[in-house]
Amino acid sequence: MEGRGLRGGFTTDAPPLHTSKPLRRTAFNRLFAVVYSSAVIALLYRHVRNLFVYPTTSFLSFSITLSLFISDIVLAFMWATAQAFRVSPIRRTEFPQNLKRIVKDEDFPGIDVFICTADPYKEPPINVVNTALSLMAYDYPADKISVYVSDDGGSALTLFAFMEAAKFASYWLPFCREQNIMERSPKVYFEANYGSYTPQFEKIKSMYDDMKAKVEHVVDKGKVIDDYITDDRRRRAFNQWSKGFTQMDHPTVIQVILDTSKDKDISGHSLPSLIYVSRQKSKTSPHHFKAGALNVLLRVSAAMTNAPVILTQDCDMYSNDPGTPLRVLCYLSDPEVKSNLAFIQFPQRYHGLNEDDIYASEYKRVFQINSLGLDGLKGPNYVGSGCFFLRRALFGGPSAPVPPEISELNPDHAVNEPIEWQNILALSHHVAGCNYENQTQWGSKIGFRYGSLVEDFYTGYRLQCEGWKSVFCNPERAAFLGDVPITLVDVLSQCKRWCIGLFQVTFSKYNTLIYGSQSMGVFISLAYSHYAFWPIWCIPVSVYCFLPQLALANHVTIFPKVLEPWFFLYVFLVLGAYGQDFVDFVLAGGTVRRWWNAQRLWMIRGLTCYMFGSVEYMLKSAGISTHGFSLTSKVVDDAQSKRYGQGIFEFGVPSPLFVPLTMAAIINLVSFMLGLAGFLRGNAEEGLGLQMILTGLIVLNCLPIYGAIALRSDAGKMSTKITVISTFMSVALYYISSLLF
Ligand SMILES: O=c1ccn([C@@H]2O[C@H](COP(=O)(O)OP(=O)(O)O[C@H]3O[C@H](CO)[C@@H](O)[C@H](O)[C@H]3O)[C@@H](O)[C@H]2O)c(=O)[nH]1
Ligand SMILES: [Mn+2]
Repeated sequence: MEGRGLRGGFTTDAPPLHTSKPLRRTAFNRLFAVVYSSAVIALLYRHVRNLFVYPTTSFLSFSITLSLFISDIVLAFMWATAQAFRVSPIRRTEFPQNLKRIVKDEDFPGIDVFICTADPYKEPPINVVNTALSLMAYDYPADKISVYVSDDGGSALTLFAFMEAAKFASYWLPFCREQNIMERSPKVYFEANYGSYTPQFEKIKSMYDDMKAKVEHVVDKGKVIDDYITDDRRRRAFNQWSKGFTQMDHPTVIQVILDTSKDKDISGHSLPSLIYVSRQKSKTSPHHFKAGALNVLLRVSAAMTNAPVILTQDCDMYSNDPGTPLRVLCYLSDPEVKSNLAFIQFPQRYHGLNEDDIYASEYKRVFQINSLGLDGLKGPNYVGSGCFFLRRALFGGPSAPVPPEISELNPDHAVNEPIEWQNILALSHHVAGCNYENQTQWGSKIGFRYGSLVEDFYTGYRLQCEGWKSVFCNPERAAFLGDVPITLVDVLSQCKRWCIGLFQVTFSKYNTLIYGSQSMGVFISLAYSHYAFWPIWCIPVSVYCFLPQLALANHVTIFPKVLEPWFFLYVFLVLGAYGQDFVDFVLAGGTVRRWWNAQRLWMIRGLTCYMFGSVEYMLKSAGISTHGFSLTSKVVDDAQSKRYGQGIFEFGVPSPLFVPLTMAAIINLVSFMLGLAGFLRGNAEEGLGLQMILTGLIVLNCLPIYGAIALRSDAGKMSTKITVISTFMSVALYYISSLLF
């Protein structure tokens, strides 16, 4: 497609830097949306008629119809908001090979890379340094890259790991350049090239192994042992961990580990700057989790380098392609795109997924499919990692700048002194202090926004409300790869945190439907609302997992009879929604089994994290509990990892999250058996047909749960406690339903 902003570069005859074209299926999707919405309206009409026009005989049937009505309204709402992703999806392509003809190397902008870590025991320092090394080794002028590490764990172990990594970097970066390798995370490179026997390979590998051994040794010991404190500089650095220094209460530690103006690698090239920052913490000041950490980095980096471009990165998301910054430049070099561009988002993609991605950790719909849809509106939402920001965008709207309280933090302030200059270090410490933000606009109008556990979603949303746009960059080869949680409880706890965070946005004055539509337009606000209301999926999922089954067990018909006209409406609605989802998934490169697992996880989330997240949010609003950011563990237990590799569900811990899920599994199985027995005896009504089909499908989805309850003996099976509680509660539910029906 030719048109506005589609040709990058400054003159029309310059080669293109990027193009975009609409997805081919858009016309069909729009047409389908019209047809499908008629069907949705017909269904809702049926419910309304049953509720109000034909006054029903009993309170019970009224309640059943009302539950179904509410569930279907929620489903209809989620369906309608999801159409925003389908109105005008686009796919972009970049041509970094044309870049050098348009932009000279010396005009490349500086990039400040932010890496967040928060706990050396949940996020092993050796992995964090691997991430950092992969980014330091970008194919980009090293003197334009500065890597800032935020350590919310306040751990000397992490600082030690980075000191060792800096030494290793001076060998690793030239090695990457000479060998022109793609995997610039040493860990990944050595795993991928296991058994290569060139002398150079052996040498660099043994250096890596030495570093790794030292770092892991220190982590095992829990402190940096004296043998490793080899010089005064190190001694001074580690002396900052004085008595009384704890993770939640300690002064700022800022350590310049590499300074590009001085430090060279073994081949004489500059090394990127590397700065360790552990912001001040105090039990009496809120620290705002990751958003707070990012804002400190935003200020410290402003004091030290103030690069116009910022890359935010989770500690487990390493670079998988050294050419990524050049792709970004394809957009940044296009003045038309750049004028109101806030960020360029790459999808979160993962390594180490098992073959069928049993926990649907890929979130293909969220990270890949929907982002194409958003890209055709105002651009994708920010997903926390793999995102290149223009620093300016974090300081007010495109035409309404909000200047920071001190001019040194201004996005256009030029830093002319070396990083380690006394004044600069003093300023950096000052702006990393835990009281610095008091009475300022940080977190409300400036920087990453506070108030939600999904600071990424919230910040991106607020920026788009201010009038900024974003670009979705989705190259064939993943730009970044991250870790996934490998136990079900971790998967669901992460999702629960997201749900709480999303509701914090929904029930704020920045509600995506009201505030969003006023500031951004209808479609994009619907798209944001689809996410903001994500947890309400727990309503229809729970209703459809319990109500029809209890009714079935009591021989009560709640759906249309098989082959009557309304029956076909149900069939169309279900097949239409699942079918379209399936097509999207497979066209985005997914396999049939992964799709099956994704729809299963949707059901599981509906019964667990969506529900618990909503309840926890309400308890918090009522002042009964508080929310924390429970880190996703990146440490792997060998037995768990083996089971994950084999595609076996991991329950293990007796988490309350598993109770409704296990209950649903039990109730569906029992009701299905009862229903089947009725059919076999020949005394079942044909009105129960749809309920049987639904129950049967849920039983299929629950197969791994039956295995975990009854057939397994490994440590990942369902704990007996959960099985007993769930069985007891299921029996109680049957008993109550038999009284009501
Ligand atoms: O107080 C905190 C808490 C977390 N983090 C860092 O935040 C990142 C994300 O934490 P993680 O436990 O990995 O959460 P996930 O749910 O896996 O992360 C997703 O969801 C988060 C929002 O909930 C986003 O911030 C992330 O970018 C996104 O990948 C990690 O690098 C942490 O070190 C901090 O720096 N400080
Ligand atoms: Mn993570």
